[in-house]
Amino acid sequence: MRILIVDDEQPLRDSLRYLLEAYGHQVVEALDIQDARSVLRARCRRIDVMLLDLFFQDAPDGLALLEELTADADAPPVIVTSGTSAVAHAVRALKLGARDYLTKPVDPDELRMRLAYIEQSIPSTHADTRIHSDADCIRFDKERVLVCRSPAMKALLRRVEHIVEQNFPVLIQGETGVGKGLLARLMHAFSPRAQAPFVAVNCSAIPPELAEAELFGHYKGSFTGASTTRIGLLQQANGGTLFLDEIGELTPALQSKLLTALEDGQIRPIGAHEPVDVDIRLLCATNRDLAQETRTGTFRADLYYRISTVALTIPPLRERVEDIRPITEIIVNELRHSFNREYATLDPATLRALEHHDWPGNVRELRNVLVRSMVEMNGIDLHIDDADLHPGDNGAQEPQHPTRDVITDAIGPDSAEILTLEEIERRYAQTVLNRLGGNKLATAKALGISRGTLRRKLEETD
Ligand SMILES: Nc1ncnc2c1ncn2[C@@H]1O[C@H](COP(=O)(O)OP(=O)(O)OP(=O)(O)O)[C@@H](O)[C@H]1O
Repeated sequence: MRILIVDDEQPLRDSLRYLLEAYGHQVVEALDIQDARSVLRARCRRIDVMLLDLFFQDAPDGLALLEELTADADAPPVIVTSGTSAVAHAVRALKLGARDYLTKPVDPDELRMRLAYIEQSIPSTHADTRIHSDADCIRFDKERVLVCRSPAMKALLRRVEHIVEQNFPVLIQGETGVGKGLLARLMHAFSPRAQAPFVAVNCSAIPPELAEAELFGHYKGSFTGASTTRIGLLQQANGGTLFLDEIGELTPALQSKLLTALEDGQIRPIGAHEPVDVDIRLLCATNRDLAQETRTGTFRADLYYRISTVALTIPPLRERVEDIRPITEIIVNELRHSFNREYATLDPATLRALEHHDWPGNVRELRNVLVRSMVEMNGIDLHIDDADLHPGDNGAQEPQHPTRDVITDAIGPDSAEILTLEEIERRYAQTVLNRLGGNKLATAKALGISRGTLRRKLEETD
């Protein structure tokens, strides 16, 4: 990227230039705000990112420039660098449109990570069809980001890079919440099928008695209750990618029907007289040991060999500690916006605690912990410690469980009153709403319901 450094202190510019060039970027320097304005006006010298120092000795402060830039749709993203870690300044800079805020002296790893994040979000003039496995994170489908800072994830992504173009099935293995679904979406996004549908099916979520009709479709009247014709999920994925999550949950009958479909490139919807051609790339995921299950007879060996032409295993989060910090930053950044808490900051002790936890639920658990602490936070610091990460370890610590804490607030610690479910829901929603400063959108998100449902719940016994 071409990066503009705006700083009036030469030693600082020199050290940043040294770092950025070592990371392969081109550097342009500006000594003050005026200088920066003229570099930005010279559009032929495209600037991808600006590193802006907020305070200059002999010039108006950098906030003025930041304000001007927010009005300009073509302005580059700005990372503010400042000698002060005062939260008020960071908040002001972010409100004025800065993409990020770094305290000086700038931590090289931090800078590299933030730049990699921005780099992935820059719309490229040519469609980026390659996975850059050397980057620390990969942005795709506009809003999705896969962090791959650890050597283990980089090695995995290098393998992925070589197989996304191919058409053979891939089996993605790994513990729950480790990112199998995200990797499947990434593989589709970088495949030649990217413009065609990506159909994700969670095999454990479909009741077995409906699974055949869901997957393969049915014709009107083909069985009692089939009042319309339904196009099955395999056919919906035609031309694109079918992602079968938790494939180990398929019944033996469906395993057999799927195998036939893969071998023939055709499916037979229920009630159909003729088979229908389907062209799909199959990606499957499992957190079970399917190889072992073929030996015990629970999973068909022939189907297993068919779907595991290539098998990828995503390592658990505890084995790639380098990813924890960037994933946390990305999630917190997203939550800041959705919870309308732009000021929320992570304290260093929290980051250390997160890096030391063993994350049995992997990234999903990390996300849940961060959402809970965002809902519960008092003040500006998102503080998470061992007690929050192991809420059940010690009976005495249990009340610190955030959800339980909200329930206690909502219905009182020793309530002997019998409440209706509606009333409990109303009080719970009201308490979360109070804790989120009356922000209905953030409350609805925290509760996993729509704003309309929240409104109805709040009004139910009003
Ligand atoms: N490397 C990563 N970078 C950023 N976010 C990630 C990463 N891996 C997982 N996530 C996020 O973690 C959450 C869980 O990921 P995902 O659903 O893909 O896991 P999974 O392995 O498919 O889970 P399950 O086994 O329960 O189906 C999602 O919100 C996903 O975006």
